[in-house]
Amino acid sequence: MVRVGMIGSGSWGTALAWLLANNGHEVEVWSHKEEMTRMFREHHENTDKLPGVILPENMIFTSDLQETCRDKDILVLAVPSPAVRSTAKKMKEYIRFGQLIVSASKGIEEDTLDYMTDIIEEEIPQANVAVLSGPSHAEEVGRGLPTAIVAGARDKKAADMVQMVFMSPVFRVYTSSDLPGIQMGAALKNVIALAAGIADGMGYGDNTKAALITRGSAEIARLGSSMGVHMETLYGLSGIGDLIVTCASAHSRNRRAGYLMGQGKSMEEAMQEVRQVVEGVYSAKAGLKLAREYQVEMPIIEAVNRVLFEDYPAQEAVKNLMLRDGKDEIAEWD
Ligand SMILES: NC(=O)C1=CN([C@@H]2O[C@H](COP(=O)(O)OP(=O)(O)OC[C@H]3O[C@@H](n4cnc5c(N)ncnc54)[C@H](O)[C@@H]3O)[C@@H](O)[C@H]2O)C=CC1
Ligand SMILES: O=C(CO)COP(=O)(O)O
Repeated sequence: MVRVGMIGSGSWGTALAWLLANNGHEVEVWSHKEEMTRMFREHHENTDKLPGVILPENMIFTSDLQETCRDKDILVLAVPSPAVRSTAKKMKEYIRFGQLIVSASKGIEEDTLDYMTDIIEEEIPQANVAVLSGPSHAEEVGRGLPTAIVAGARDKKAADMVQMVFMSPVFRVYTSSDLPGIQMGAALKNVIALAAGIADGMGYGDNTKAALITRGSAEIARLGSSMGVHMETLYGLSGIGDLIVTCASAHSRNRRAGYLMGQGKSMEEAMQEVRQVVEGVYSAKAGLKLAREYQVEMPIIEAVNRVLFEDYPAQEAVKNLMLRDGKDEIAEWD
C-alpha cells in the first residue's frame, strides 16, 4: 500500500483515484474548488464529470493542497494542461526532495513548447517527475475495462514504482524512458482527433477517418524523427494507440468537439457543449509552432489550426488537403 495524492478531480483524476483505491492504496483527492470537494464528500462520486463511478467511503477529499501533498509517496497531477504550471507553482513549497509526481495531463504549453513533465521539473526542481499516458478513457477505466498504458520516467526506479502502483488485472502498465516521445504523441493525437471529428461532423465516412488517422500519424512521426524521439514510442500505446482511441471512441472529447464544428458550430460553442477539457484546442498552435521550428510538413495540423483560429471553412480545408501536390509514401525506387 502506498499513499497517493490525486491533484485534480475531473474525469481522469476521478477514474485514477478509483483505480488506485481498488489497488489497495490510500488516496486523497484534491479539487481546486470547494464546491467540488463538497460534491465528493456528499456523493463519493463525481456526479458532474464521471457519474456512476463510486469512490470508497474512506477516501479523503479536500481543497487543501498542502494536506494533499504532505506525507504522500506519490502525487498524480491530473489537471487540464493549461492549469499544470499554475498548480505546480502552488505545490512547490509542499514537495520534499525526491517526491514522485506523475503527470497524467496531455498537452504542450503553447508559449514555451514545454511538455507537462518539463513544466513540473521547472516549477518543482526538487521533485522526481514521471508521466502516465496511453489510450485510456476515464469512462472505461472507471468501469474496470482492460486498459494498457505507458509509465515514462528518466529514472528506471521511478518508472518501476509507477508501474507497481497502477498495475492491476484491468490496467496493464509498460515502462519507458522516452518522456518526450510519450508526451508528443499524447498532445498531438488530440489535434488529429479534432480533424477526425470535423470529418465525421461533415458526414464523411470511415475512409476519410482512416486517411486522417494514418496521415496524421505520419505527420507526428515526421516531427518526432526531426526531434529525435523514438519511433517505437510513436507507434506504441501513447502514440498510435491513443490516436486510434481518440479518433474512434464515442467517449472522446476532442473528436466530439470536432464533430460539432464539422456540423457548423464555432470552436467556442463546441467547447461549451462538450463541457470537458478539449486539449487539442490548446495543443494545436504548439503543434504548428513545432512544425515550423523543425521545418516539417504537417498539413493536417495546419488545416486544423486554420479551421479553429481563422474561421477557415472546413470544406475548403479538406479540398486543400486532397488537392496538395501528389506525394510518395515510400520512395526507394531501384
Ligand atoms: N478524461 C480522460 O479520459 C483522460 C484525460 N486525460 C487528461 O487528463 C487531464 C484532465 O482531463 P479530465 O479530467 O478529463 O478533464 P475534465 O474536463 O473531466 O475535468 C477538468 C477538471 O479540471 C478542473 N480545473 C479547471 N481549472 C483548474 C485549475 N486551474 N486547477 C485545477 N483544476 C482545474 C475542472 O474544475 C474540472 O473538474 C487532461 O490533460 C486530459 O487530456 C488523460 C487521459 C484520459
Ligand atoms: O486522452 C484521452 C484518452 O486517452 C482523452 O482525450 P479524448 O477524450 O479527447 O479522447
